[in-house]
Amino acid sequence: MTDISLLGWVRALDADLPPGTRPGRVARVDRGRLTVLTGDGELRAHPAAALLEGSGPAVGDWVALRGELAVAVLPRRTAFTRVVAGRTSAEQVVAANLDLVLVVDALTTAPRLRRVERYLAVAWGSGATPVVVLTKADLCDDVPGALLAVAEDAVGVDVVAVSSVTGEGLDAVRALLGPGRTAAMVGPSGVGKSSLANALAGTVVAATHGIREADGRGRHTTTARELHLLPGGGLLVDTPGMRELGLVDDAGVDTAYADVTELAARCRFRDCAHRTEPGCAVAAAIDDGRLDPARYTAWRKLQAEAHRQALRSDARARAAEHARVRALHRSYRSQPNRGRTTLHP
Ligand SMILES: Nc1nc2c(ncn2[C@@H]2O[C@H](COP(=O)(O)OP(=O)(O)OP(=O)(O)O)[C@@H](O)[C@H]2O)c(=O)[nH]1
Ligand SMILES: [Zn+2]
Repeated sequence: MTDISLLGWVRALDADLPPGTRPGRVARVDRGRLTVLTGDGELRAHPAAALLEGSGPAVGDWVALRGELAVAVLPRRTAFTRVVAGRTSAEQVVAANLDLVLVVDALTTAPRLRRVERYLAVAWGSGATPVVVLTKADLCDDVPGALLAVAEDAVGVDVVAVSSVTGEGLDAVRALLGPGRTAAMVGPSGVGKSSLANALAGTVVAATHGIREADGRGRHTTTARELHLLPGGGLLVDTPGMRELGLVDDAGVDTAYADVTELAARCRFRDCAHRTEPGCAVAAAIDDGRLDPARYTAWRKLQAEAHRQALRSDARARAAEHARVRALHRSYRSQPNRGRTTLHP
């Protein structure tokens, strides 16, 4: 028996469960089948047909189980989404109900602040709280300096340095996670996400580059699950889809750049372009060194990207709506006696 609260607790869980069902948390989705963690172990389940109309259950979702059938997906607290390519494609939920997003970068170079900011914007957009994890601390001569540089840029975000080799900092990450809390990692390839997952799990749950190179046999096939229960509490979602995420909308940009947004709100003109306008609070902050111009430029770029993305999803939503109506017409035409009266009441 697992205490169900160790699988991550959704406060409204009981209220949301249909009668006669029990809760389970989706650890893995493959070819439509679910691996679900429940109070009495792991089981394989099928999603009910009705659940597949949307994007279907995602890793981290709570589902209501009736036997081996998942009959409902419980309301999500947070969701990491990405846009799926295709004609009428919508957003796909990559991981649900995350509490934390570990924004991972390596200390092998000076902190790449612009990149961290971008990931922070994506993370804030999901509804989860980001934490910056700087890996490979054992390879860095000035860990305090790097921590300070990131902390000064990412105000209000916890920043920790870790080494999967020496174990330094792992306890700090565990403490942030805590029992029943769910985290996922985002960050570019090679920064040490798999190594961190393995170090936190205390066993090989993800293939690292090192291992792959050493035996050359694709140990990545040993990755059994995507939602890992960590010893000492905490859950770690490690899905390939989590790792490289684009910006879906601007929900997180304003939070990641709260300082810049705040300045912009103080410009004399509402539609200030922050170029040559009199009374521009942004320009003033850049002039007297309170705002790094590179940070400002990065904000502009991300805003523009989020805007383009929003236009694209509008277009996608329209296309999906048109396809839905066309399908409706087709199905009415195939029922000659009913279609006409329903379409033209
Ligand atoms: N010295 C040192 N090397 C590390 C550390 N963490 C990871 N590495 C090495 O960095 C390389 C990449 O690590 P991975 O864990 O595979 O990186 P990843 O972020 O999972 O990469 P992808 O799977 O491509 O996303 C491997 O050779 C690791 O052995 C660390 O803390 N210290
Ligand atoms: Zn301005």
